[in-house]
Amino acid sequence: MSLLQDVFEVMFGVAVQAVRMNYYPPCSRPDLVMGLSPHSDGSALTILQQGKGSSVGLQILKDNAWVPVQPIPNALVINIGDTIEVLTNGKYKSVEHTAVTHKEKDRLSIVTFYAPSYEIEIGPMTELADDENNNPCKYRRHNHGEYSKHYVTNKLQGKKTLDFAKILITDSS
Ligand SMILES: O=C(O)CCC(=O)C(=O)O
Ligand SMILES: [Fe+2]
Repeated sequence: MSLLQDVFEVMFGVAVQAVRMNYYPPCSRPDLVMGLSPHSDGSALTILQQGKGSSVGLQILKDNAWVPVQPIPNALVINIGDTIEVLTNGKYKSVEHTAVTHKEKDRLSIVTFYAPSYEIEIGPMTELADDENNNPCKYRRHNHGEYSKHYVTNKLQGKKTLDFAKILITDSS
């Protein structure tokens, strides 16, 4: 698939938008109780709003370390999801994140997932997957609806669900 403009028209001309609200009550043993298991989102973009006065709960994985995302009043957090990782052949990576609980404070997050419609066939854009420039295609073309089904029927486990679309690259040398 080529031409950035066309790709975005095809991918998101008709899109699916879903909203999830997460409520994390105070928890006396945050060291033992996970808020939400580590995962990347199966969407293209995720827009996350944290309730006023919420505790710090969202953490993202950066350089193998969990980094807390401080809630900023009236600010939205925008995360890249698996669709963008596949489209860009891994140039933009979906962010692995988790939510932790807090001893005294509760927390509310309102999350909007923006994704292609389920009929869409998705794979890396040709400009970004090109064997000649030593940039092999890392993801197979697949149906987004099938990926979504795979995503919701498997447990959240880091970025494991993306293995569904990954092409195993073996070193033939
Ligand atoms: O509550 C949060 O900050 C994270 C929520 C989240 O990652 C999700 O709903 O996918
Ligand atoms: Fe998430």
